[in-house]
Amino acid sequence: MSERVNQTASPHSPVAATDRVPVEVAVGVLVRRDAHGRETEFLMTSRPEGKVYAGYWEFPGGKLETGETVEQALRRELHEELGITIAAAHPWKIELMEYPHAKVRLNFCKVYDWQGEFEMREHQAMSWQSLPVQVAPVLPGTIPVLQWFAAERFHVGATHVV
Ligand SMILES: Nc1nc2c([nH]c(=O)n2[C@H]2C[C@H](O)[C@@H](COP(=O)(O)OP(=O)(O)OP(=O)(O)O)O2)c(=O)[nH]1
Repeated sequence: MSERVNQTASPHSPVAATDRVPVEVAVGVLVRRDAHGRETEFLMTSRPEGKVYAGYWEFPGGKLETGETVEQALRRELHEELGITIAAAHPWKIELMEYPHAKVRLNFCKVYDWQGEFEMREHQAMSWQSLPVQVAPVLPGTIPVLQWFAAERFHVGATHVV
């Protein structure tokens, strides 16, 4: 796995932003596959009202609680937020993001199997997407994911609408 660092541009960024300790976040990239095992669509959800970047589209997940592994946090978050129970979480990529509100380490895992019906328990929206992503705006921290998908699929052109 690789780890990259991104900074969102903001006139309000603290001077010592890069010295902040990152918050660990578990993120689930739920993927549908076709009959040949090719990855087709991925699930995106909108951030609920009351959260920073409300209304922006992202991959579901959330912060690790004390003592949790990424997989445990992901299983808890996806059950809390979407009402589903995931099977294995496959570690995929790690991304460090500097936002004005926080520095986060995003631990992206692909998930292929889950049980249960989707329930938007935080009144968020969900949408199965492929490239180029049609929902907007997307959270800055999700753009690298779309680029990784593009590389995997040899997708040329825009990864999302602006
Ligand atoms: N869930 C998720 N968070 C992301 C993505 N990309 C990205 O930069 N982030 C950032 C946004 C937030 O700063 C942080 C996740 O925090 P959160 O507020 O969603 O976590 P949480 O559900 O545990 O929220 P809370 O309990 O603190 O309200 O990671 C992504 O694709 N999914």
